[in-house]
Amino acid sequence: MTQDTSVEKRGWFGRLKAGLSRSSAKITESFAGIFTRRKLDQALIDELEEALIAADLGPATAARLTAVLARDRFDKEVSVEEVRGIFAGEIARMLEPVAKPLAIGPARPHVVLVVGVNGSGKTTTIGKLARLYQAQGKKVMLAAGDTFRAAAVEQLKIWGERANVPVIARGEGADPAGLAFDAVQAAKEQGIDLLLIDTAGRLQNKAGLMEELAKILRVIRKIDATAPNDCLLVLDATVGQNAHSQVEIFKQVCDVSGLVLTKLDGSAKGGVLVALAERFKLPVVAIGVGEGPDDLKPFTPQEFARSLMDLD
Ligand SMILES: Nc1nc2c(ncn2[C@@H]2O[C@H](COP(=O)(O)OP(=O)(O)OP(=O)(O)O)[C@@H](O)[C@H]2O)c(=O)[nH]1
Repeated sequence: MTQDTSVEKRGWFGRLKAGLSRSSAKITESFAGIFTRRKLDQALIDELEEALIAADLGPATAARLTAVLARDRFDKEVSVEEVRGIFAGEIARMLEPVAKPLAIGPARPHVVLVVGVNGSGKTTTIGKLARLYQAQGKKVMLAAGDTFRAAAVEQLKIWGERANVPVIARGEGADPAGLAFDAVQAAKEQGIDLLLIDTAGRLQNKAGLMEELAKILRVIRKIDATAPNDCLLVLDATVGQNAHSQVEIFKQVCDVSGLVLTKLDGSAKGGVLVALAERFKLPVVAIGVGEGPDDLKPFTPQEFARSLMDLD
């Protein structure tokens, strides 16, 4: 990331807000359908709770948000704007502990295994992260471990060229573990700070996927017993509640240390991020709100919460 000036911040907030507009419209429209101004009674609380659940925030979060509202405003007149403000404040508080950008530790290279189902946005996320960290002066390398699809390898090479970072790749069908081994070795030799390893995500063959990822882990640990230093799970926000089962499956495969939520711009289900945070307490490393190279940013709870509630 370059200098975090207030102009840039506003620019990103604008993009985030626009990106989350489908999710926020769903919430604000359902709230507006319930009331504009009215005394806060149990019936209103129940209706708001249902609307939050319908917006993918999950029952636990919905109950927590309405409990805060009831604590502060029960039996008092509330406007829909006030409710959105109270919810945004509480969502930001809930998300604060999970907002943790990818931290590059002392290991060289810092090895990051990037996992997730096909099409979730792994390759795009890796390309965007490469740009972000390269702009911070880090030496970055990419490994095209999704050898199952030739197009995935090609796509990663394009991202590598764009960011001007080396890409370790082999032909379609090559052994991903062997490739990962070579990549860690090469990264060590070349004094790379951050090595991002792409993987295939064929969930339709869960046993095969687990075996493949386990082999990658075994092999790279031969070079560095502490690797990988992070295992990032990339989730497509458009899948909504299905993201919960993806987290559960990938947690069995590797020690997931962080989440990246992509395609928040194409989803009306952005609320799922809050439900995932509440349930799994895993760090949200970054979010994606578009296909462009600068459409991935560290996750900022306050901005996310206000955007979700359509507040400035
Ligand atoms: N709108 C939008 N599209 C995105 C975002 N992130 C990724 N995409 C798009 O989603 C599609 C799939 O992304 P990939 O990065 O190829 O996904 P993958 O997980 O690597 O998929 P495989 O290579 O099939 O394993 C591409 O068309 C991306 O441009 C995002 O934040 N917003």
